[in-house]
Amino acid sequence: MNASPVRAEGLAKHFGRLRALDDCTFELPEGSVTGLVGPNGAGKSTLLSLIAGLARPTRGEVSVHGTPVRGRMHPDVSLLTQKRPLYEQFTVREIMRAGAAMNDRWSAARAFEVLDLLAGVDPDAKVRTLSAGARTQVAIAFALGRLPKVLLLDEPLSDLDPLARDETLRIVMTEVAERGTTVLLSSHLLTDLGDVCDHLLLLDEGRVQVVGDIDEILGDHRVVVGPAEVELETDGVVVDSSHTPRQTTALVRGGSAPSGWDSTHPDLEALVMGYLRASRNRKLARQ
Ligand SMILES: Nc1ncnc2c1ncn2[C@@H]1O[C@H](COP(=O)(O)OP(=O)(O)OP(=O)(O)O)[C@@H](O)[C@H]1O
Repeated sequence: MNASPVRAEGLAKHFGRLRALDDCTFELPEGSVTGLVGPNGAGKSTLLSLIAGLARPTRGEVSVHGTPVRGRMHPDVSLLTQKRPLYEQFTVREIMRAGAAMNDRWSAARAFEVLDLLAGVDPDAKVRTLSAGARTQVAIAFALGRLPKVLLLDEPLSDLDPLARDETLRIVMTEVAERGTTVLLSSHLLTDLGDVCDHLLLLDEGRVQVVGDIDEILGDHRVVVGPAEVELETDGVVVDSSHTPRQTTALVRGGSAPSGWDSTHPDLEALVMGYLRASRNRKLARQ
């Protein structure tokens, strides 16, 4: 059996007393597109940088196709960081030429093929003249020029207008369909995630809350609605609940549908929002 493209076991990263990541264990299946979600500060960027080898774990291990990463950039991994570090004085074409010098495995043809698909990026423009969205697209072309087997994208959609977002997601989907690349993509844009992701990894306060196939996760949760005066009795775990004078609405994980309550499976947005609300309420309760 092939080793999993990304496997984390007991992975932790602490900054002094702050546990940015703690005891994270999961695997990403080959050719999957996983949405990495969680509130601000949940540890998403920290996790991506550990997988890419830009930082060393405090404890535990992450491996890529069976090779432990341990703070060294893995040749099969491309990471698009939130900062999009590109040389300001270079033209786009020069950036792509630099890719050949910086990477053992590099395909200028692939990088330019991606650029061609992204309308509005002039290869002879200097990076400093580009909009934030165009820089993101150049950085994605650069990341794909490395012919990665694992593509890590940290908020790739945040600077993009809806059209550019659509173009970029299409490129990611084509990459997965044609090359079987495994993608881990962090974003706060839940609708876009729902369009492209088949797996979900939800972090909160550095810990994995939910991980797995999205359809299975949604099937394992229910949104139940009942009258405010009746107490919810369930054999599942109540993730989040909210009340109006008339009714109670709750997100429940596992268990059977409570009798006398309306019960439906959530969509991805409702599921993630439920976990985000629960996280915020836990933090407020601690203050
Ligand atoms: N180099 C560092 N030194 C100290 N603390 C850090 C460092 N990098 C991250 N942190 C802290 O670790 C926690 C997790 O940060 P991280 O950037 O991974 O979260 P995130 O989920 O990506 O957040 P966002 O959605 O806002 O981008 C935060 O509390 C952050 O302040």
